[in-house]
Parts: sequence; C-alpha cells; structure tokens
Amino acid sequence: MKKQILLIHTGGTISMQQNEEGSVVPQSTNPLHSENAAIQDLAAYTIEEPFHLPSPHITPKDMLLLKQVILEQVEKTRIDGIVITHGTDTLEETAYFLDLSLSLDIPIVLTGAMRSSNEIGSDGLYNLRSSIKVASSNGARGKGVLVVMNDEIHTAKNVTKTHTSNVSTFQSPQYGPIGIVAKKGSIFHHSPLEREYFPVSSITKKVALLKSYAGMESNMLEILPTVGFDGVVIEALGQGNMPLDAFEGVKLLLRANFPVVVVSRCFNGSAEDIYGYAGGGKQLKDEGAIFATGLNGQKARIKLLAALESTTDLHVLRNWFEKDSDH
Ligand SMILES: NC(=O)C[C@H](N)C(=O)O
Repeated sequence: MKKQILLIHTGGTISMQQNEEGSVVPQSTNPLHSENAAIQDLAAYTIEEPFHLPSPHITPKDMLLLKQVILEQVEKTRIDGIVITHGTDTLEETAYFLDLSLSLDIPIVLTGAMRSSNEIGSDGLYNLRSSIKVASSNGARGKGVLVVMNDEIHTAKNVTKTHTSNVSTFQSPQYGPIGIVAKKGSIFHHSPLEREYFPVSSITKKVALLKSYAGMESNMLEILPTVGFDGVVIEALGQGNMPLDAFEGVKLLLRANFPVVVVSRCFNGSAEDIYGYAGGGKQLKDEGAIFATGLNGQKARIKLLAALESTTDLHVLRNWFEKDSDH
C-alpha cells in the first residue's frame, strides 16, 4: 500500500519562476501543482496550501497556522509522513518552530529550492522527491522535524542556511547531517539524542535578535522593553562576550527581569561563560544572562518565543535553555 503523505506548499523559490527581466517572482498558480504527475509513483497525497509567501514574509503566526493545519489533518485521516515546501530564507526557523511545538512521531520534512522552477538546474522537483522518500521512510520516524536539501538530511535544530545561492547551502555546523538521500532511498547514520516540546497555542510575545559588534551601544538594548519587546537574543562576540557599553545595557535589562539569551555570532561552536573580564561570558552569566547551548541566533529566538508562551520566570527559562550543557 502506498504511503499517505500530507504535502503542504507554503511558497518560496521552489514555487516561483524567473521572468523575462531575470527577476524571480511568485506565480498566480503554484508551479508545483503541475508537478503532481512527477511524484505520483512515490506516494499518495493530501495537498494543502494554507498560504503562498516568499519566506521573508513568513511570521511566527504563520508557523503556528502550519502547526494547526498539520494537527487538523493528522486527526482527520491517516497520514504516514509530512512534506512542507518552503522558501529557504526562513526555512530553518519554521522547521525549528514545528520541531519544538509538535510532538508527533511521523516524519516531518521541510524542503525548498535555490533555483526557481523554470531555471536551468532547478533543484525544486529533485528536493521534493527526495523529501517524499525521506518522509515515507521508517528511519525518519521519531527524529523530530527534518530538513532535506541537496541529498542531505538535517535536523531542524542544527541546520542553517550558509550560502546565498549555492544548492548545497543547508549545513549543520559542528554536527553535520544525520543522513543522506541515496539513489535507492534514505540512509540515516545518526539520531538526535532528545526532543523538546513546547505546547505553543498562541504567539503573543515579541523577541528581538541583535548581533553584537565592536563598540556596540547600550541604548540598542535599553530601548527594547519600552518598544514592546518581551525578550532578546544577543549574538555575542566569540565565546559569548559583550562590548563594554552594551554590557551596561544587558545589566539594566536583567535587573528588570527582562530575559536576555546569549548565543555566539560565530558560525560554529557554542557560547559559554569562559571569560571573566567586564562584559565577558562569566560576568554575563553572573548577571543572569541565559546561554543557549548550541543554537544559532534565529533558532534561539524561536525557542524563546515558544518558551515565553509558557513562562516568563528566568530560572525556568534558564533550565530550558541550558539543560543541554553538562556544567
Ligand atoms: N531560495 C529561496 O527560497 C529564497 C526565497 N527568497 C525565499 O525564501 O522565499
């Protein structure tokens, strides 16, 4: 019997075409619909298209809508796997949001394309077929939300977009992919150790993401609560350190119980409380900053958004963010 795949289209380059001027633009009818014949051999489908957006337009509320579409379909009918087509710019954020907010064991795979549907070497249909193969496989069960692009299988937690145009843009720094898509199907060589679940049913908070830089000013931070933010993720320098003036802003926020989550602006490695000088990671942590183990800035922001729906208690938040580290 064919596997039953819930195929959800949301837009992105995989659903776009290049026009005569060379611009890549959305189409009134998603070109993926005319590819249905090219995927019929792999599975049977329920197709949903809750919105059709370039992924820079996608908001956490759209991510929540996707979660609801998935839950409705899973309750209604037998679904063996889920494939979501999505623009690549914010794909990792949607993938991680769904990873945190769904506790399903069936495979959930996000995919996209770096070249639109009518460009030479378009990777969309190929990635779609690969994703359907992975979502139909038993090996993908219980591994959380996955991202399949360019013959690689990545976890939502670790994957990130690393190149503006290359088809091998998605990578998992430090960890690598957990499997590959071979000619005959998917092969997993790793499994995530644990999964986290936040029962998000609304998005009511605002979380900022700031990148630190040499000479960063404190007022960048001080202004946040006054303009309606509920928390901030800071991509700190190197091992997890802040410029002196900005450190003063962090202290003011923390003393007002405003959640400050620290990651590194480095592409690889984790932020840690190593340096003891003013603004260093040790002092940040002593002041109450929360270190997000192993997450990049955009993922830490999604996690803080999800977590703040359940609690604003800094101790609870710290446990949720730092439990992955052993010290
Ligand atoms: N390759 C892509 O999908 C990029 C596009 N700008 C998007 O995210 O919608």
